[in-house]
Amino acid sequence: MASWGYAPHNGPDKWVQNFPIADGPRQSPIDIVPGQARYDAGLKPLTLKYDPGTSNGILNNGHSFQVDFVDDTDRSSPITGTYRLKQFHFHWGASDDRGSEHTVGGTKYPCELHLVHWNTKYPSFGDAASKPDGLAVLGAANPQLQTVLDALGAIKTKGKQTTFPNFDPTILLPGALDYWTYDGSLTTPPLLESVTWIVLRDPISVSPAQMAQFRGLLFTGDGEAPCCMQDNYRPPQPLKGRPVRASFK
Ligand SMILES: COc1ccc([C@H]2OC(=S)NC2=O)c(OC)c1
Ligand SMILES: [Zn+2]
Repeated sequence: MASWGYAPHNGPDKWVQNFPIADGPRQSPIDIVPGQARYDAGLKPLTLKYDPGTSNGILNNGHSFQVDFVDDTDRSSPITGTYRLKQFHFHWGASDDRGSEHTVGGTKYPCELHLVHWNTKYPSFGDAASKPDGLAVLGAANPQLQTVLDALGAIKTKGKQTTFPNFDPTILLPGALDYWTYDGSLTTPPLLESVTWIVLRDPISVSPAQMAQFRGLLFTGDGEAPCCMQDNYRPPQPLKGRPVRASFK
């Protein structure tokens, strides 16, 4: 396929043709079954330290929109090792009954936030993305959104970007940072199996009006036949015997 996407001809079921790792041993997302997660007292509580001064721009990348951060200084460390925030983005559905990538006990949420970090034991994000412990993505269902959504009008089509300064992504997160964690992958091509997943237990509510604002974006660029940006999520993948640990009882 020319380029991957989320349509019937180039969507998640077709990715394995160009990216055989799609059928690999540690693919994401997964369905998290709370009763099968094992409490691990050794798991550290999340300590998130983000510097709003490092937020930079907001971009429609043709698959989602992302807020990029200047990642040349060391200002955030969510889990073991030192991980730097690189960007955050979202996945969502065409209707409120779907859109999250991870599911909890089979429950789908309307959207999922991904806060993408890379392990600074490697020289760059690109290098870390190919290492088994290179990335850490923090997933949360239904975060606080309005300031982000207000910026979407300026990046409606693929390739558009604008400045997005002074943003602290912790306002997107629930009060309690209890989480599940497991070894997984990127959820879009190249599907690299380099992600330590941190999935927060507590969702935060998002309004239908806010979900409609997500769906106002386009996958397509200026001058192309418009295609609404929605259903940009990969469904759960086989666990293949992986343990899922819980930071809480
Ligand atoms: C080149 O950088 C990438 C590429 C793909 C992803 C996908 O993997 C997950 S997770 N969400 C995605 O959209 C990414 O996110 C960290 C970063
Ligand atoms: Zn993502």
